[in-house]
Amino acid sequence: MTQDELKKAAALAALDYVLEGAIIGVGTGSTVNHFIDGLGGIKARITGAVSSSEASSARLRALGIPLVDLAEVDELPVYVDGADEIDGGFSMIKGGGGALTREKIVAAVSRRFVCICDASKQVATLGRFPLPVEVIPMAARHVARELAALGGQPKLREGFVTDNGNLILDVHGLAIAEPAKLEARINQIVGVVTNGLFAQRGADVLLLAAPEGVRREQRG
Ligand SMILES: O=C(CO)[C@H](O)[C@H](O)COP(=O)(O)O
Repeated sequence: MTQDELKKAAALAALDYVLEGAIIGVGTGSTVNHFIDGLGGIKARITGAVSSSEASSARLRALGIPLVDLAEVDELPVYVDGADEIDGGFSMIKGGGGALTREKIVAAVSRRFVCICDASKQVATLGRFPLPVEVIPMAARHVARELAALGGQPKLREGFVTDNGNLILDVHGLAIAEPAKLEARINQIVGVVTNGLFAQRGADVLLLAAPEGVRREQRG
């Protein structure tokens, strides 16, 4: 099976978590694109979707799935999204697609985070994938210096602007022994909007696709 076929298998397994009549939180990325396509087939059963990016919104719209503004919603039952890495405690690195801030906001108002991944995303320790940090443009040099002081090697994501009009620094070489602590520490740097560690609010359910099938794991 190709990696994309595995992503699709994980994504379609997540349709089981879509509740009748619900508004569903939708993440961003190539795995989520398969989920959105699957959602299109059952759109009559849902009220709509809160999207985490302009890209996901465009795909949802094209399939005729009603978009709901998060400003109109207090809580979502389920949020479905992918990850760049996930560890045994269900902490994640996200933001490879640059949508980390909106993803974190939608995840924060969701009761259940269902993470959909192919097996290559599961790691013992987070940090091989460079950690994305969204920064206010005028603060980029300052934030880069502070991240270097924390032991990372930040690199500006060239030619990329987030949906919020900001920049991304991809931080290489960070030793992420305590993801929740590092998440909080980086978010304290003036000029950081947020970083791609999802540890304070990690996943609740992991749907991990391997050639043998999709394994369902629940945070213990
Ligand atoms: O965090 C993300 C986007 O900001 C994605 O969930 C993450 O990058 C995984 O992407 P893909 O499903 O394409 O492998």
